[in-house]
Amino acid sequence: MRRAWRVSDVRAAEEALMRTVPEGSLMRRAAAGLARRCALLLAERGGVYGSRVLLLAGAGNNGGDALYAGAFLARRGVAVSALLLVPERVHQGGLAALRAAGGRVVDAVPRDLDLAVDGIVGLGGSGGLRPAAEAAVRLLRARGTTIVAVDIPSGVEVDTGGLSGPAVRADVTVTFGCLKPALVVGPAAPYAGEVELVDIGLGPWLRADAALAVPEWPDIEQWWPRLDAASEKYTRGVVGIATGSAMYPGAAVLSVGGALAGPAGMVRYAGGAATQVLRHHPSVIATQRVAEAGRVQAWVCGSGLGTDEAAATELRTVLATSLPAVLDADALTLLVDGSMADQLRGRDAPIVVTPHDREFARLAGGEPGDDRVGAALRLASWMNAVVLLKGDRTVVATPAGRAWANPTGTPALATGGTGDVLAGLLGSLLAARVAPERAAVAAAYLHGLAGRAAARSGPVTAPDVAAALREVVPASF
Ligand SMILES: NC(=O)C1=CN([C@@H]2O[C@H](COP(=O)(O)OP(=O)(O)OC[C@H]3O[C@@H](n4cnc5c(N)ncnc54)[C@H](OP(=O)(O)O)[C@@H]3O)[C@@H](O)[C@H]2O)[C@@H](O)CC1
Ligand SMILES: Nc1ncnc2c1ncn2[C@@H]1O[C@H](COP(=O)(O)OP(=O)(O)O)[C@@H](O)[C@H]1O
Ligand SMILES: [K+]
Repeated sequence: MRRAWRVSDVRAAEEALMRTVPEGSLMRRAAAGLARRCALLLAERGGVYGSRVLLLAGAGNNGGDALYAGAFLARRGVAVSALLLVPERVHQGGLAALRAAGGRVVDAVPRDLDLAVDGIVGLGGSGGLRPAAEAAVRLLRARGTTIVAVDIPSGVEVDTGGLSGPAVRADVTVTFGCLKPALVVGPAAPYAGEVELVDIGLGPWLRADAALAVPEWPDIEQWWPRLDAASEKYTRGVVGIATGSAMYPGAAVLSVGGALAGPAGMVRYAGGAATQVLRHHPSVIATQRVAEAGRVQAWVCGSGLGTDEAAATELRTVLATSLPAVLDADALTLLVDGSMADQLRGRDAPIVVTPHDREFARLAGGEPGDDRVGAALRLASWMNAVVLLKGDRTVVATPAGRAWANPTGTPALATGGTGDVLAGLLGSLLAARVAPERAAVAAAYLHGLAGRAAARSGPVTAPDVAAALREVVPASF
């Protein structure tokens, strides 16, 4: 996994590290890494020598990084110019280095650029781009100039990934020491483009508990249950699916499809869409009611269930078990009036809720807003449940205060029914005794990969995602 730290943690680590190294060496390391990446981009686009680069330099060290990197590039034959956004507060050492290397200061964005470097603001920033910076950035975007952001795309809210005003849309972000939340979560995350992490030696000085984690394939592979000679369907775990209805049979077919791609040994379906489920998935054992379903090790309840009294009874029956449960869609709506609050509070077995933004708003009394991690953590703590908040960068938050941002999402998943597939897979992981936090993180990760795989052969539908899951899940042995 990779991890991201908040500004205050980065600054504390930076201070500790700085006491152990000669003055200026961190900025030199940062600027060298930045210059290397810019040179690579220029080389890919026709050559470093003779190319033209503009530095947008703000008032602080972020501008300093850009100016020192500009000096490196100027020494390699790049024509480097710098637009100083706050000339009276520009980083003096950086400016002197740039000038000594042959770079020059300009008072407007030049034409015919090969690259622009966004050193407007970094860790010190908040509140969106200011007007002069915004005008320069808008012009660069309109001309299609490639933009490399220094540390973070200027204008984003670094700690939350929120956007409170205009921000730089970078093609590449070269970040120093560690990831920051805005690079991996929230509406700001896509603004970073491709993220390159330059090691400046901060690692040992960063606090152990990061703001959030980003899963990688080896995590998912490690968590995925394996089969062996002693495996049999019951020991692998049986997942119960209480979704869909005569009115919405598709939800049942899709969530069962998701569950069948998971590691559980068997799927039991309980609901009003048994005929359709069996037609699509003959290996499933189907009944009409949760109470009649037989033994399972985890339940998925909600999507397409409806919100009438019969649906409420099914949800109550699931909550009365001492089994892990995924609550999605209609099950979340049924929780809103508080009539099941006592049952929820009295429950020892884990619950994972999987809201999209509107469901989140109904549960939490307000939209998640720009601080999606903070919002998900608050709901997780309040409900004492793992929260999987869906979206471009799906967030998983635990009642213990840990948070994850999923990196594999794709807008191709923004189509009806894909959430049902996700809930089914998640239920299968729970039934196979994967801990709820890991099950939620793994399900979101693999769901994203499946969306991408499905998108390779044309427009995506939810059954395509269920089918693609079978290709992307880790090998079971
Ligand atoms: N951490 C590390 O290990 C290392 C960090 N390094 C580098 O240092 C950077 C942090 O530098 P920093 O602290 O000097 O702050 P920085 O981001 O340049 O802001 C400067 C000033 O900008 C202003 N400002 C605020 N918001 C704004 C906005 N929206 N639009 C425009 N301006 C805005 C605000 O001043 P104000 O005008 O509000 O008084 C603020 O004080 C870091 O990102 C990395 O690049 C590396 O060199 C080495 C290792
Ligand atoms: N723009 C997007 N980028 C990435 N993933 C998205 C996007 N929009 C939706 N998704 C994903 O698609 C799924 C949609 O689930 P949901 O809203 O429950 O739909 P449904 O109820 O139709 O199944 C979620 O996993 C969500 O994370
Ligand atoms: K920046």
